[in-house]
Amino acid sequence: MTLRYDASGLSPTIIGDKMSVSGEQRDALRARLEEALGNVKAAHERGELGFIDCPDFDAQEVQAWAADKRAQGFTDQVVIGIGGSSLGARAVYESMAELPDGGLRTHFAENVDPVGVANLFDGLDFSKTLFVVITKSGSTVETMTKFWYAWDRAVDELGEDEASSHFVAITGPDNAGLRALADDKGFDTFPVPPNVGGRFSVLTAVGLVPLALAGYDIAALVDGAGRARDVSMTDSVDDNAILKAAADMFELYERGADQVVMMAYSDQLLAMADWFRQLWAESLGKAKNRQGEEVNVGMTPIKALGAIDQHSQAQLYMEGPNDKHVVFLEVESFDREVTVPEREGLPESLSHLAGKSLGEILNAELQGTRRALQEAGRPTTTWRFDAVAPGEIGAFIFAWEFITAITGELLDINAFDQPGVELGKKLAHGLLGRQGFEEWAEMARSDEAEASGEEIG
Ligand SMILES: O=P(O)(O)OC[C@H]1O[C@](O)(CO)[C@@H](O)[C@@H]1O
Repeated sequence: MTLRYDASGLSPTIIGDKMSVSGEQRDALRARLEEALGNVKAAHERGELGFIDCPDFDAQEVQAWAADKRAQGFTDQVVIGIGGSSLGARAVYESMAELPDGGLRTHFAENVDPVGVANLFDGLDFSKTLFVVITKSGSTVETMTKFWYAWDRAVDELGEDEASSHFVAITGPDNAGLRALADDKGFDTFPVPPNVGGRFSVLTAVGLVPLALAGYDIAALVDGAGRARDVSMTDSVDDNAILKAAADMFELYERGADQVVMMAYSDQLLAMADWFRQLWAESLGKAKNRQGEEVNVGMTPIKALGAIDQHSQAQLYMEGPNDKHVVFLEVESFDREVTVPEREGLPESLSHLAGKSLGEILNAELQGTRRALQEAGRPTTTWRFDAVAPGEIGAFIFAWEFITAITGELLDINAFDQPGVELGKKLAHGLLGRQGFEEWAEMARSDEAEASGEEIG
């Protein structure tokens, strides 16, 4: 099957297959796409959708601050956050082939699993560890409990004065939780812009501060995001590969592909699928449309790793219900290579593998799987990276944020709230608090009804 290439100059290149959305279908969608783009631009002009401004972030200032911090003898950082306050930084961090010289080894303390937390903290040298605490709301249970534990241990190990120089807080500008504590204790702080939702915030201090501490080239990251923004804001649908990608996501959903499998053929890109899962699920899984009508829309995002999941999931993708759109992440040129030795003695049936690089083998596996899916009538899209480099990662991040916003418009829902998560959070607080559970649940439900989804979490 022939592939359709988008010639927008965007890198990574977005490649749809012929079976996904045809030219005629896109023509039919064209007016809706133009309207969606117009709505997104208008919201941005009103001061909403702050993620669109993220490529303008002043990377130099944060890089200078991080270089100064690194020069103070820290070797490790523990990033304490969850959801949008962790997944983006972790995805970018894990995309690095190796830690740059002088970069801080980074540990992501996301869960409140006692064994994971105890093991992590027992292995730390507190005198050389920086704790970067990230929460937009300043009150997330998982983050604030681990922060308080870290603070307590650091005070015991280092004394309160020294401990305060080991903490950095990245939080909403005026919340009463972490912000108030950080001001009181004298931590370095960075703001999370109020008009950038948590899951859209990796290109703010939320992601860029820990990444700069790890020695990542955040200037190249935001530059790449800027290139994707240029394409995203292009009015002509034909020249806008990102609008076309959104059209594919939406059209395929309408045709029954309500599951999106992001299948990375690169260990370095696997955590990008974790980041994508939150972005896609929290933004687009909604009960009501903008008119308040019950619609229950959403596409379930699934993460997969090639070639491993060929030996685990591919059977289902090939022959199970035709409800999946597989989005492949492909890498042309890997940061390191390993070659199958040409030493004599490999069985004849495997001799064609001698001398091949593992990158070549991985990509052949991707091509085989994609072709097989296409021949079975299953839609696919490929995001092809020349290399896993900061500029391409930045473009990938911005492009998916924008696709999410446009898809939200096409679905006629608010892609920027998360009312469904809020009730569970409140109930958990209630269970741990002084109120009886039922009494708290009653209060939480009525709060939730009042808040009814205008929140940018
Ligand atoms: O940054 P915060 O406020 O700690 O929130 C963490 C995450 O919790 C949520 O509000 C709900 O999962 C996400 O939207 C957010 O990214």
